[in-house]
Amino acid sequence: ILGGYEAKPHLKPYMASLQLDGQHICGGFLIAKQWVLSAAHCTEETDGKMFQVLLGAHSLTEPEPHKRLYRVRAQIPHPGSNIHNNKDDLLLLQLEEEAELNAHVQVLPVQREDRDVAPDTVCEVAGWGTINHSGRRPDKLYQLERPVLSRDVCNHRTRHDHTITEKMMCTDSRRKDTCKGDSGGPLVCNGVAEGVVTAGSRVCGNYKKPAIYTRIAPYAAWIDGVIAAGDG
Ligand SMILES: NCc1cccc(Nc2n[nH]c3ncnc(Nc4cccc(O)c4)c23)c1
Repeated sequence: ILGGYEAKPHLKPYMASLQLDGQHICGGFLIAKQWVLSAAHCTEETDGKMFQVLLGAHSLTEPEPHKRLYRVRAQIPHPGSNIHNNKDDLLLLQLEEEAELNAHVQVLPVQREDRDVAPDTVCEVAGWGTINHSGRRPDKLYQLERPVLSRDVCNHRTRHDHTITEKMMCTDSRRKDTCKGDSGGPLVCNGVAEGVVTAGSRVCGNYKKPAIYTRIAPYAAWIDGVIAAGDG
């Protein structure tokens, strides 16, 4: 998160850190007791290794009550996701067991009504992604409030040049923006997850490249189908 600030500890109890060998790779969030939603692109540099999911954390390294690392039983990228574009950039992770819910571990409701969030709505995004252009990685969770940018502005040829589909949304990226390691985290508007951070052009903090999110509502049926099948 560039230009943001340290979150108040454990006020975002749905936040997940997707880790490999103890290192934070991507964000994610708890959408059901045994399921975390993140971004499919997060599996690009994992060469087949399974993530572990850290729940209940504020600091990535310090001991904290209710902080727990979960093994993952299954990682299910959306079938339409691919390395060439940002389409369908969603990843469902089934935990080895149901997460123990408590003050620091809670499920975040997701938007199921497929209607655009009004431009200028102020939403919030959080993550353990880099906090400066040199790639400094924070130990604590950071957050940022950002206004939603209309798809028309985001699709302008000097911005994302008509690559933003109706299944994506944007927020202003002037100085304050998502960055490396924030992918997979939720964009929360009025207490509901409306989007999932996608890296897009990977540029951070440049107003010409607004932050891009995969909208969740268009994928509600896919998410429900995977969870129903996975819960057997
Ligand atoms: N703002 C959109 C966004 C959301 C999520 C991730 C991203 N960026 C990145 N995702 N993956 C990356 N691998 C290497 N470098 C990256 N960006 C980077 C790193 C240092 C300085 C800088 O100005 C930009 C990214 C960008």
